[in-house]
Amino acid sequence: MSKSTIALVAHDHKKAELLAWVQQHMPIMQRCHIVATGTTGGMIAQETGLQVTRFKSGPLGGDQQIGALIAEGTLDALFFFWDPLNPAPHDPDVKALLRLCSVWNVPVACNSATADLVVTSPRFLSVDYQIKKPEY
Ligand SMILES: O=C(CO)COP(=O)(O)O
Repeated sequence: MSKSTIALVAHDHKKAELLAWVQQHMPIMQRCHIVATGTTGGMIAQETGLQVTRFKSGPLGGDQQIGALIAEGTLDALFFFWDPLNPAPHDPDVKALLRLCSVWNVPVACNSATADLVVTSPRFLSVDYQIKKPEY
């Protein structure tokens, strides 16, 4: 069975929280193929040694690159610790990424409490975990 592909993304004020969350779940992270926006991915790779496929930084199109994976059906879950207290210059991209998760029924966790529930779910941990994709 192939590894689940997950995306890790955090805005600047949330990066430390995402890193701590990743470090808490290392055995699960090691079983996943991880993709990430540029700065988030660089930080995670450097601090944890995990292999991370890095896209562009969010404001430069990274959110949209992850959105493309969703539209192509190759992303199994998104962990997006976005910042509710500071405006982002690329807010339309952020919204578009979250929207695509709803369009394609991709699990999306926007805080560590939800992220904990997703990665400890018996379904997520099963070897044949697959999203039920809507048909359009
Ligand atoms: O802005 C982001 C998501 O919207 C994250 O981008 P970086 O990981 O490059 O900081």
